[in-house]
Amino acid sequence: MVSNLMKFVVSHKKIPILHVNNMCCSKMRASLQRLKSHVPLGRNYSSLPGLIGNDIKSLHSVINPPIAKIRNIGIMAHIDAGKTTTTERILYYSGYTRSLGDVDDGDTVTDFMAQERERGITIQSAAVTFDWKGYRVNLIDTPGHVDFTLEVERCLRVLDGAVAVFDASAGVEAQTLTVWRQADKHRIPRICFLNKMDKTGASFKYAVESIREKLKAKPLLLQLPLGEGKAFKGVVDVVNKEKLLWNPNSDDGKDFVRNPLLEMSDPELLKETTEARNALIEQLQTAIRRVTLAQTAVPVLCGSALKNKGVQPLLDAVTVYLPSPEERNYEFLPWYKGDLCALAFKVLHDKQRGPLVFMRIYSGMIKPQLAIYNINGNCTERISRLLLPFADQHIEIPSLTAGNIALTVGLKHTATGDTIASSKSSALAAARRAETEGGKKHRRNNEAERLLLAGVEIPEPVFFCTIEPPSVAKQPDLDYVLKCLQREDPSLKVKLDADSGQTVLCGMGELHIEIIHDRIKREYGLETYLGPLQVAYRETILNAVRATDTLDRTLGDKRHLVTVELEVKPVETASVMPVIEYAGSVSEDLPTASQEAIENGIHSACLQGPLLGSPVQDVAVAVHSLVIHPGTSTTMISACVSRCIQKALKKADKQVLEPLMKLEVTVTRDYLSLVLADLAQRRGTIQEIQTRQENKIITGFVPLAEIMGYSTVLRTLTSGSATFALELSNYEAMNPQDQTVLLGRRSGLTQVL
Ligand SMILES: Nc1nc2c(ncn2[C@@H]2O[C@H](COP(=O)(O)OP(=O)(O)OP(=O)(O)O)[C@@H](O)[C@H]2O)c(=O)[nH]1
Repeated sequence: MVSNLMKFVVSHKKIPILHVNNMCCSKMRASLQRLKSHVPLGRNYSSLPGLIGNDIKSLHSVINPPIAKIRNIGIMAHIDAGKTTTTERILYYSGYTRSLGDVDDGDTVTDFMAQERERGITIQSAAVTFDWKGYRVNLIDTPGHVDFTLEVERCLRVLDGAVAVFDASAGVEAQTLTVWRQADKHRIPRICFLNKMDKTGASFKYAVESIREKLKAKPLLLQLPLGEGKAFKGVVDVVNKEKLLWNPNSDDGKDFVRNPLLEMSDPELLKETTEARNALIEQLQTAIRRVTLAQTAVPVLCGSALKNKGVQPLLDAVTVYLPSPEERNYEFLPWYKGDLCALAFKVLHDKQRGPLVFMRIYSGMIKPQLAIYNINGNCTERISRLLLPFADQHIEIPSLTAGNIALTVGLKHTATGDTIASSKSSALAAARRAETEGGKKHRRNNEAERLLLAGVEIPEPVFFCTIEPPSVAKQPDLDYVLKCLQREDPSLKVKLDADSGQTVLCGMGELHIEIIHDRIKREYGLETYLGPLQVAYRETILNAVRATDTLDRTLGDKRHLVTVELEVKPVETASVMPVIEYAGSVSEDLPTASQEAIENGIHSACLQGPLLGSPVQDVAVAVHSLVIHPGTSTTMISACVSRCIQKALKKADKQVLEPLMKLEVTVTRDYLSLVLADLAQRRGTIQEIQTRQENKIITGFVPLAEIMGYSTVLRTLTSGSATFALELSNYEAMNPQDQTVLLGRRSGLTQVL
């Protein structure tokens, strides 16, 4: 008994969960205040359910609840909509924490990484597990900043449902649209929570309309607010015709009453509620849950996380309307026939325990000491310990079954996005089933590929800069740190500049690179120096050009001789992957190894264009003839093809393409003209200016090169009253004058992207 109990030790050691960030003004101000006043960061935690006494059986049921009682949900939203505040309330009401954390005081459970506490923003998502009325809820807090969009998308992949949090005074904002589209892509059923109902300017009607218009979703109003702005008191439950009033004298909002609406006391409200209820029932015909799961409509609730109102009904709605893992239709599940299938969706580096891998288990079971097969890495490794991620506490557990989110210790090679099976033979058996059951639909290049679950497109980085260690002797340390960080964050790319020998960091935005730099110092104790931040350009060609090349080299007693004739031509693909065509005479009898060698040569040549050494986009390559002397190695074939393409690209008329960003600025009327004038100077084009209550919303496009450091500029221009969101739109041809200036500036500088 004693030894069994030892297995269920509660770990009180903090494991750093990486977090978020966004330099929004309110949080920056709050964090500065915090730094000045040195607010202590201590938290209280209640003991975990099932761990009291010797009741191992009840602990078992806590660890592996029936799958129908599991809800894997995410919270998604625009920056600052209140995700973290809502999560804090959720943890408090579910009895997990004993005090209410506050983002403005920097003591939330989920945002506990030092950077987050100082900046007041969430960098990467943390999984939080808790129980609510007999349901096991695994909740992923996702970041709102666009630099971490990949993080959001990866988390969506492992969710069964999501809560979209809105600022009720702003409705649908730029980043909400992005994450909503991502959730559409992964077919995630959603509930909307109109937060900040207490805020001046909050408008339930406006926010609902914006959901209808901008998200093209059908809102199902399950609640109506009781007052708005300062007058917000509670909510009306439209389905049950009840008023939910939070006790104004309770400082934590735990105390509230449900009162039926009566004709005598609330005639108007009853009338309004009855109308809304009738509309709801009419509109639906079928059950709310069914339409939510089918994603034909979204239930809408409202509240104020900060003022502790509306969070408990939101949790009820999560358990009632969002699906359990078994209600999600994962086409790959039958292929595994109950064997282990899991997705590693996040890797964290813990100094003491090494890499910690978060996994969503789709089928089968995970145990400590289990050997698992990583399909992406084609390697087998062993899990040493298994933990349940209760925010910054982790309990050690003996097993975890399908539908759950696990935290594993001991996996050294598994990276974010990897698919896990129990063994290579199990993965191969699943791949065979996929082929027979899925037919042509799933036929891809190789068996393993068919099973990869991640399917998250990693966007190309738009920024890069050099990074240097404090001394040459520290270069291996830097290489190691960057390798660890890349396992956690696949959107971070690291390259070596062949000419200067310098290490180059490539990231999704200024903030992304800044955070990486900061983490290298804080988490790994390595001081590094960053070179100036540069924009990642691309190149293309404007006309078709033919070229021929011969490579004739004797190595030892072996002659390698290959002659190729090819043509590069412009096509519109918006991609850096060249379209490859073969003349009939070439493709006939072309051995697979030679074809691979040709394609490797084409891809590597297109990575470095002749103008700036940046990737070449929108090109097709037609291989017209190819003569290979017997015995010529594939490396020589690749080298010859690559050289021939570079020759052709040099001869063509060339064009630099620059990243164009979609920009949304929210500004008060007083500052509108100042912001517009500044954008005009930045080669910006304005698409439209909308009015949202007191504010003007400017949307438009601006080249990335012109918008670096914009947060500081905008803050100065508008005395900190404006906010903005940026997102990569596309790559656009630079005009000839700007291109000449850029090429002049860059001559002498090497670009590695
Ligand atoms: N008035 C009001 N303010 C709120 C409410 N919820 C959150 N806030 C405030 O809004 C700001 C942002 O809240 P967070 O919870 O950090 O928002 P977030 O969505 O997690 O932010 P990111 O992680 O940076 O994307 C903080 O200053 C909160 O105090 C609310 O219901 N009413």
